[in-house]
Amino acid sequence: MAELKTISLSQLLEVDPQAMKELEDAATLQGFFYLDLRGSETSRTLRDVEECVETAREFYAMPFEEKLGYDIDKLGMHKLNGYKPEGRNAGIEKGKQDGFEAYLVPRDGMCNPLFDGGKIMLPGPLDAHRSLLERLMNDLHAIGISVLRALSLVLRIPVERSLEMSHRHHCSSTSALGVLKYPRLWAESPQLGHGAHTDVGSLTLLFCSEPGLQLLDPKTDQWAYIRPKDGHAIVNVGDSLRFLSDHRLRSCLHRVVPPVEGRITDRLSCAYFLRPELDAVFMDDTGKSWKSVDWHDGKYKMFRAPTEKQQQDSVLTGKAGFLGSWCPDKYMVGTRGEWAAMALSSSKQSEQPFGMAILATSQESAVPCHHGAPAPAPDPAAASHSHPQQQPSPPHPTLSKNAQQQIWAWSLSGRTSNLAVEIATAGCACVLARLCVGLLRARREHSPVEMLMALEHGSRAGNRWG
Ligand SMILES: O=C(O)CCC(=O)C(=O)O
Ligand SMILES: [Fe+2]
Repeated sequence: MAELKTISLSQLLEVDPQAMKELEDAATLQGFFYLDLRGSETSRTLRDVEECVETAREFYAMPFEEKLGYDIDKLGMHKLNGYKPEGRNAGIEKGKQDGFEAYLVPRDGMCNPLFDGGKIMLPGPLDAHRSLLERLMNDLHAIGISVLRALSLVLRIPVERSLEMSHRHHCSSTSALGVLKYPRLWAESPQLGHGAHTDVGSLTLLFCSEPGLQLLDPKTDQWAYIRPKDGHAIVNVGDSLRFLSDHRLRSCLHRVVPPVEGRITDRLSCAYFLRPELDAVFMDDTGKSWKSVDWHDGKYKMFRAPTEKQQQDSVLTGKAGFLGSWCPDKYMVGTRGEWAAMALSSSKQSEQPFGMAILATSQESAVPCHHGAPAPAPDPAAASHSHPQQQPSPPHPTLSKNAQQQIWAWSLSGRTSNLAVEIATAGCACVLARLCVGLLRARREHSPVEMLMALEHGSRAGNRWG
């Protein structure tokens, strides 16, 4: 399980030295962190995220042909507006395409006027909630800009080159709000997950209540699940911010894969992709100069490319020849207990039963999770001028002794069965090795020289060959 730092937005807004240091560490070493939004200023945003996800559910329930009427690859030049069906991109396993649907709503045309002053078209369910989407995008944009401001400060970037200067409020950008749906997140599904990638933009603020998201943790060089956390955004640095910060910030590899045990149906995630102005210029890892919009378009082209082409390039994952494909068995050992704990807390958060036997037996013994909705709030855009009141931290879900023992036993049984397989494999390898040595000996004994010697010396050599 990934260990990510938790940083409080209200402490960042107060330029709290400890929070600033934690932000610097998280963004430079891991590129991922939790952003605690449980202050009064951001309670509206958290509620809006939930409403946005419900709205997306209505959209996804529409007939496929109707959804395809908003095909993202046909509606605009930059793949920023519209519907992406399952299977357009390469998936997490060789030979499988991706397993998620997505609807993307661009910031330009919603919060910023388009060049012709018009607004973008939206499908019925989303159009009915246009003002919600507009407000949510404005709020998440403002939160993202606050994080950029804190990063500029902590990295001591001069004001004229500050990170915010490449994300000016009224300038066109590829920023967008996305709602993703993973209908069948399990190993046997013919289309599966979200392939390994680094994000193209500056910051991604992700909200989800189901597990499945993994990062390739730079601390351990292992894939690790990121536990969803109530009231928190999972934030990650994208390529553009890495480049704009002279490569000091890390854009970390991540992907969405099935759970260790069981199946997840209809996993929904909501992401705000904060991206630089179209004309912002930066240098990639090879020293090549890019306009932000061209880097964006190039990356999306690579998402759609066949696996062989993806593999030759470094655009998708930052590492040429590396696709970060999913290898389920490798990550089973040692993660079972952790997974059970995560699934337990996530099923408590969403109040949905999780399809695992262990949970059925331990559910009644777990302490219920806090669902605190803080008081209604003023506009978060003005948050930087106010001094938020610190809410007492809600209690985290804790496991009873009984549940802990079950999880320990679950983990132990996984390790034991694996040990048995390892011993059996070692035994087979020994037998094989002995067989080979035996064959070699026999071959040596039957070598032509020895045969000649045996013939020459007849009975003196013994009657080895009769
Ligand atoms: O759905 C998720 O949890 C992650 C999505 C993601 O990584 C992306 O859209 O860039
Ligand atoms: Fe991503």
